[in-house]
Amino acid sequence: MLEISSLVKTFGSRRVIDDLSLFVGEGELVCLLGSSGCGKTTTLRAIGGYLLPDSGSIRVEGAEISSLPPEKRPVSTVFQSYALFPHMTVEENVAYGLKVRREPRSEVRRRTGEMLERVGLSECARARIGEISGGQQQRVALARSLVLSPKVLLLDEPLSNLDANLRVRMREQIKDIQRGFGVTMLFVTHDQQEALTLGDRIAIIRDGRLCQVGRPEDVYDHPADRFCANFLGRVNTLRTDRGAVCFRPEDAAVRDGGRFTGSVTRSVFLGSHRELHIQVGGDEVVVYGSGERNPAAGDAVSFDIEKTLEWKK
Ligand SMILES: Nc1ncnc2c1ncn2[C@@H]1O[C@H](COP(=O)(O)OP(=O)(O)OP(=O)(O)O)[C@@H](O)[C@H]1O
Repeated sequence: MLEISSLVKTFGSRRVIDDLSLFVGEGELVCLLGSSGCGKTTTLRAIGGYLLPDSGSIRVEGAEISSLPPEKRPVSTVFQSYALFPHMTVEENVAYGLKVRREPRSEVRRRTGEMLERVGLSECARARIGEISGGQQQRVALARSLVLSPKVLLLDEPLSNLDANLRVRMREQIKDIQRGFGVTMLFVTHDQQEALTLGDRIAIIRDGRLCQVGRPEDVYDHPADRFCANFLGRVNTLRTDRGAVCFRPEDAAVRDGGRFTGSVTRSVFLGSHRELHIQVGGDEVVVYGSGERNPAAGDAVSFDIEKTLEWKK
């Protein structure tokens, strides 16, 4: 559906997008994940038509769109700020794009009403943007883009203005909406949990280059390199008599008589589990303890590593 090939963008002497190629299949949700300043927004702006890349191609359903202005591209963008019109009602915001396209008035009314219904906003159709919650505003922003039936929907950190609980709920709603509409989505985020839970696939970007693309489970369990391994979650490195081993905290089990023994330096209760920092020789590792065991700082504990983490590079 969306195919980006060898995209390059430089600002001054800096290559902000460096030979980036990415494919998003029809109805697929791909999360573009990377830390601040790595080129995520620049990539989205190039696809949306708000910025001209130096070279490379952007195709939707096989057709090159690079030379089209934003409004002629079969893509729509949901911005971080939502960019809603505060003086308009929810309904007017959703209808806006259809009116700009000069759709017949009856058609605008029908499609707007249908869209508000589908995203659960009918009841606040007449409310002004300032009168609805952050989560509702988020849905208005989505509805406003979806009503235009784009082939590809681009989302730039759309949940970053919401509090932690709402973010989690909105993730589920976005996933439901995406499945319900079967829309192809490229979702930009710097949040690992968001990418892991939302994406059919994740594309990890670093300094304008993709370092790994794959299903969340595959990328998490089989990272391409140390950077990807660390970026998706905590990695412990423990030197043993057979060389260093790397593992994630959840892949070790605290048990009596375990192969490794160390002294707890920190024991942090996190509700669902306890995070134990354990000094083993010259290395400090973090493992998750179960609810029944409550070791405190200074206690000796044993554990086994049940799964190790390896990468090729
Ligand atoms: N118009 C511009 N002119 C010059 N430099 C720019 C411009 N737009 C972006 N940059 C630079 O390009 C780099 C990548 O920016 P970009 O906004 O794509 O990063 P990002 O990954 O989206 O980061 P964030 O998560 O912080 O939004 C940054 O160093 C930024 O300062």
